[in-house]
Amino acid sequence: MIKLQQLRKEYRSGSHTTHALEEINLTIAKGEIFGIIGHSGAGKSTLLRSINLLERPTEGKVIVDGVDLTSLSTKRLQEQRRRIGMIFQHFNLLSSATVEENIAFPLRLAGTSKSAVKARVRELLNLVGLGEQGRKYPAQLSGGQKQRVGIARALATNPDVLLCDEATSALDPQTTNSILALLLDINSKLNITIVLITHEMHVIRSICDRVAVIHAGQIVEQGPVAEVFLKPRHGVTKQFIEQVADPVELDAAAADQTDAGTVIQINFLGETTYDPILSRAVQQTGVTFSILQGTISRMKNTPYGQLVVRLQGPAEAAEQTIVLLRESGLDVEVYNHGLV
Ligand SMILES: Nc1ncnc2c1ncn2[C@@H]1O[C@H](COP(=O)(O)OP(=O)(O)OP(=O)(O)O)[C@@H](O)[C@H]1O
Repeated sequence: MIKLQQLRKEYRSGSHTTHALEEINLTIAKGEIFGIIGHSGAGKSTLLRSINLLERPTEGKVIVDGVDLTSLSTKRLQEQRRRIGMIFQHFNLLSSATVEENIAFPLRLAGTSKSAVKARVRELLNLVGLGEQGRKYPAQLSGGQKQRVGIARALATNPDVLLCDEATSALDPQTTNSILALLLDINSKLNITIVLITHEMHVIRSICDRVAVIHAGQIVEQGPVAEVFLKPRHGVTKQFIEQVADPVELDAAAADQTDAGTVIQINFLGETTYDPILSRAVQQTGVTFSILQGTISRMKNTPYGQLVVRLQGPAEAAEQTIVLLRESGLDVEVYNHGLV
């Protein structure tokens, strides 16, 4: 478990002070994928790099598995850092070393024997899907392959935590998805805690369990991704969600029909997305419905969706249908009450 308590970070240069982090309190559970999202300059990198003390906070505690890293001697801190791997936007590979040598590097530093290094490197190459690329140099690899080397190197010493610093920001969308799939796979196989920073909501929606939104050095919102995603409170969160929102745009012609009934939007989340709740409700109340718009998407493993329908029938029956839908746990917004 990672606990950041009352973290503050100031950068001073001459008479100027930048307050990069203010009163950060975060708890990240073992085995979860935790995303931190924010605009440029919000403090994401400073926050991530505080977790392994690449940035030493001005105030506050960084507790990883019960150990307060801020209180350790240099030697003890080095030992603890082996339990925290890190990957970077621009991969940070040694260009004059082969893929195998890059992955072996942290093992050599840790004094691992030659034969154990060889076996471990083979294992890691297979884990990240680079079985045949070990003798190549970074310049001979694609961006996605370079990031796979970065991931293998970060995992070499079997860390409990993997920090990802904008790990997919330099990659195209397809390669981004393959790296996200790899991180998800590693998280479930190794139960490693993953903390990532990004400015892309797509990354958060695809693989994170929980998210914190950082703005001007402060956490302005945090919670399970589905909760934050479907009920954002802060303006910055809303901006990020717009990046990936499936716009619910009504077909104007359909919405304008003269026999307009009650137009409602039903928001689904989780397994109820696939339940026949609407058809059960209309059977009970006797209204008919026509579909105006609908989408289903996924947040990590959670399905969610929206359906816009027009209910037609007596007004009380339409009202009763809405009550039944809400009683079944669905979120219903009423667009208009037209003539029935
Ligand atoms: N070494 C430094 N010295 C002085 N100021 C710094 C230093 N590193 C970061 N800052 C400042 O701290 C603030 C937070 O920077 P940080 O790099 O953490 O933001 P970020 O959200 O990661 O941004 P980006 O997405 O652009 O990398 C910014 O105002 C930045 O200019």
